[in-house]
Amino acid sequence: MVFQQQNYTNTTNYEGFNRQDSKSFYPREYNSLSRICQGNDMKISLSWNVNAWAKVKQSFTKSIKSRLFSCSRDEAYKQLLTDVIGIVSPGELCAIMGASGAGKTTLLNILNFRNNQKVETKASVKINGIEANWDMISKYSGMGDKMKGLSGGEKRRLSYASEVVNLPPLLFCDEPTSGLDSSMAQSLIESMRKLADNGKTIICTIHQPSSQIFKLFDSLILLTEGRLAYIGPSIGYRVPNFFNPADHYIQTLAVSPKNKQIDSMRTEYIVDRFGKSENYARILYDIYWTESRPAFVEQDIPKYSANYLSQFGWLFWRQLKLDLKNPIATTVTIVQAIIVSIFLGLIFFRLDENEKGVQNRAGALFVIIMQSSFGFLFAVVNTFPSDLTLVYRESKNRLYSITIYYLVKQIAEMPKFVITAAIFVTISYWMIGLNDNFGVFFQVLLTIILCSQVAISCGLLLSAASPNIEVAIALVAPAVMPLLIFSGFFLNDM
Ligand SMILES: Nc1ncnc2c1ncn2[C@@H]1O[C@H](COP(=O)(O)OP(=O)(O)OP(=O)(O)O)[C@@H](O)[C@H]1O
Repeated sequence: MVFQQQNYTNTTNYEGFNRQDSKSFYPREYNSLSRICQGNDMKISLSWNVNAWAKVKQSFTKSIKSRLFSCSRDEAYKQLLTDVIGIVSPGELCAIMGASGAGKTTLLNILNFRNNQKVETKASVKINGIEANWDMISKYSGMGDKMKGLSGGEKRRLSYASEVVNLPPLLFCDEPTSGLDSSMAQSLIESMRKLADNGKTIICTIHQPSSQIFKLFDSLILLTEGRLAYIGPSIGYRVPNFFNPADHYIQTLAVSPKNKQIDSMRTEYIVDRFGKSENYARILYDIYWTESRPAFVEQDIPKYSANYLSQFGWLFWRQLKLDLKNPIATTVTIVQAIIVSIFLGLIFFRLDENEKGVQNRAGALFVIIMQSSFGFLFAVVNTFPSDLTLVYRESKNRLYSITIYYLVKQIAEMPKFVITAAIFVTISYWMIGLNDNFGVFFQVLLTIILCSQVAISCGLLLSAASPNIEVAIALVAPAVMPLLIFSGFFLNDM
């Protein structure tokens, strides 16, 4: 037998067995329930029992057959997870491991209610013995993502930092170390270790951790072909000399297409044997113990970790920094306004005060309005789609409210657009020679600035209603066209 279970017979008193080398794994009676919900320092025990299926594409004839003769569920569904039970306590750092395709990500997604809708589940996930739902999980947890895009290390660490900045009592991480070099991976898991030592409950999937990283974990869940091969302390099994334990477990549980039959027999044997083991019985007992004494789950944690004023302050600061880092966008807007206004001024230069001049004034005013409204509308229409992922993640992590984010966007961009509109109007107004009275000039200036603000709001509305930049830009024309058609139109009796 590849996995030799260590003998725990000296410590199998279920009322208070102990594991000397772990401060957090046993006994749950002391480390879990007694520490739950003390003040704001929320402690979470997560327990579960999960089955999951995915629809598999059938061949045409099979599909017709199953429709006609209502075949059993097994023929149309592949079982991804089978009776996977588990429990993770406060202060525990738990690794989910297994060969590729073993079901790690599927399990993690079901536990944090981010399940792919194509996967059907029959699952019970409980927080401190109370049936959990999406609201509860998102309130108490941080959910680390696989980061894509920029070069690995810093991006991934930033992602991790943004998830843990609020110190959620429950943290899910999907492959937090992949793409990191060994020293970065080590420091990331060490920081998780520290969080766990402060009472947080952390579950993560991990691929091929080094021996040093592996020993930072308290507990281990091993999956093979969607079934539970082991759950328990991370040092529960003997490993051959000079072997990395993680590599050994994964190799032992892997089912290769070449030796599918033999590998499957071996893994089934391991799973069956684990199902009859003392360790499995302990886990069942732990789950039973925790779930039969549901603990009060503190529901009234504040909606946001900072007050509205500081949310506003920090978001404003970030927006300013972003604008300063990217001065080209502002420069282009201002230079464009100068060029268009000079061009307009040259065409309509110093209009005469006669009949033609009146008609040309109407034309010039139309172009001024067009440029200072639709120009700005186009400038802001990509605002939200480009920020969507970041804003969604940050607001979900209770960093700030969407309303404050929107206000900041409006207010931080306002000076830029006010200055641009003012430059445009000043140059074109005096070149065209509309009216030499300064009072009239300021009235026109104020009107145009207000007009540009309305256009910006319309642009932001289109932007917020669009799932991506392409849709946002495509929506501008149908939204603007009716306004253009009605401009300068008077009803007969007016
Ligand atoms: N929506 C789905 N439809 C069909 N099969 C699916 C679906 N989602 C997952 N699977 C299958 O379920 C199994 C487990 O997938 P999962 O992504 O959980 O594995 P994993 O252990 O995380 O693998 P890896 O380490 O390669 O990321 C795989 O065989 C996968 O093909």
